[in-house]
Amino acid sequence: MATIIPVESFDCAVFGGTGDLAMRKLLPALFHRFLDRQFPDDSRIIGASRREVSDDTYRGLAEEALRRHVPPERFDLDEVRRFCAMLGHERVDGRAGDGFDGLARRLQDAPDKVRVFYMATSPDLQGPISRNLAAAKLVTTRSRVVPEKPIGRDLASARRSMDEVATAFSEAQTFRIDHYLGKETVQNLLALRFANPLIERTWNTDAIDHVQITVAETVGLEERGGYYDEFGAGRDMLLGHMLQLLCLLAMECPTSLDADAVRDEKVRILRSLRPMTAADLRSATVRGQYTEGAIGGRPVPGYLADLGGERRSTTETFALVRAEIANWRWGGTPFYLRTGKRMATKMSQVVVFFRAPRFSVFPADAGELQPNALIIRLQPDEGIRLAVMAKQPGPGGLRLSPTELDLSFETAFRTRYPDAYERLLMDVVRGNQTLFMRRDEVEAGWAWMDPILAGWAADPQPPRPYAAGSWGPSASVALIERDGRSWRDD
Ligand SMILES: NC(=O)C1=CN([C@@H]2O[C@H](COP(=O)(O)OP(=O)(O)OC[C@H]3O[C@@H](n4cnc5c(N)ncnc54)[C@H](OP(=O)(O)O)[C@@H]3O)[C@@H](O)[C@H]2O)C=CC1
Ligand SMILES: O=C1O[C@H](COP(=O)(O)O)[C@@H](O)[C@H](O)[C@H]1O
Repeated sequence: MATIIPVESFDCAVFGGTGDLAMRKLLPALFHRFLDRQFPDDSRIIGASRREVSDDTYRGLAEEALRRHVPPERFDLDEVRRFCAMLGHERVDGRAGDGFDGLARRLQDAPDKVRVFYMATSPDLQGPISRNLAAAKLVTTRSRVVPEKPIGRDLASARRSMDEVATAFSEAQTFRIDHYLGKETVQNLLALRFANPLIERTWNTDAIDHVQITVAETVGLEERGGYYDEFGAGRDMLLGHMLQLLCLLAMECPTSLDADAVRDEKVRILRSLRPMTAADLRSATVRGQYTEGAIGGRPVPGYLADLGGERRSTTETFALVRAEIANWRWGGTPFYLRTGKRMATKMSQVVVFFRAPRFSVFPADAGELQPNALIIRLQPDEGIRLAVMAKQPGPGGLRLSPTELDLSFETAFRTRYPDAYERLLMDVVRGNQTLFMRRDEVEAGWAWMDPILAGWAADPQPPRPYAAGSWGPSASVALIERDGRSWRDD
């Protein structure tokens, strides 16, 4: 049974409280934390959006959302109604500034309570909402703001957006969310590396040949075509989630687990990424876009049809980058980052390939010695496997076979894995920024990605097609094979 550390009572205004993210992720996450009694029931959660929705109607919408997104074994109608009694809705236009007085009236009786302003709205509203909150004198010393991704479209616009938020909130009050950091298996990367000397002592280029980081999804655009077509896989996945994974895998051990100690080390990695030249873009990156195909035996349309069929688009739905970290620990060990929509299976995984043995004492007919690999499955089927060579049992000669040491987290821990937003929302309330991105981290990520994205945008060649249900364009296989390596997808 996991230890639940209670947080104090809070007020949380969710801008975009009627939207998809709020209904599908944020309210269910808060409900799970409420069910475990992690926060007192005099906390208040206020949805804020432009539509006219009464408190009762909003509670009804929330109840429906919980019915859909909370597993039946955790859905208890009495508890749901107790949770929903904490909810309300205020009609607010974050851009025009209407309705902030109503929000202020709701919150005025508790000026000393922790106040969370969650921005689950389009990113261009982050500045206006911040300014309007400040003008309505809603920002107290105990207030925190949670800007959702994406932050900007490039380094310059990200800076502008962060500057605007900073007119109302200090850096210490700003919790830039990347939900991958809230995933249990992602946090476990720190435990794996820094609680296990066996692993950490081999965690460098002397022992490690290369690292593969894959985030493959089977979903397509869902209802987010407008957003996705503007951002693409590079900005949507590589920039935030995948660079965060790279940082946790590659960073030095921080001096402590304090937010800034951890984030200092992540920033160092981002700044050590070798900048891509125009020539690298051709040899070290691949963009793709899915065409029609089949997933799980079901035919699915291609990207352009998913977009509505009327638009031409060169947005990438698949991205691969071979990243190199120019530092003492990692020089000579490439990190392959690969992500795509409508891939063969949903799977996020890191595979660390160790170098081949320098010498084999075994005769040629004993079987080929395969290098060790550490396979860290982030989702689904969370767990860690170590590919090793072993003697084939039997009285004959000494024959070797590849086999695996297999640690399934489900069997080892037998506990419910909380959704990433559960952990992150509670961290916001308790004021712990460790799992949130600092401004210089966001900037360093963009600084590395900007030339890649600009090069892709200027490329006259469109993204390479790949059939939905495959592992991406054939060029992604060719890229790694040119390096004498191959993908591990199991
Ligand atoms: N959905 C997801 O899975 C994820 C979303 N995100 C990010 O979260 C944000 C929201 O996404 P999502 O929920 O999908 O978007 P939706 O389009 O589903 O919801 C947008 C919400 O914003 C409200 N809104 C729009 N304009 C205003 C305004 N001027 N003032 C106040 N509220 C407004 C809408 O209500 P109304 O029209 O009534 O005002 C609605 O509640 C985006 O930045 C997205 O990138 C990040 C990760 C995952
Ligand atoms: O932030 C995003 O993440 C999801 C993938 O998240 P996961 O928790 O299901 O792995 C992705 O589908 C979406 O496009 C992106 O905006």
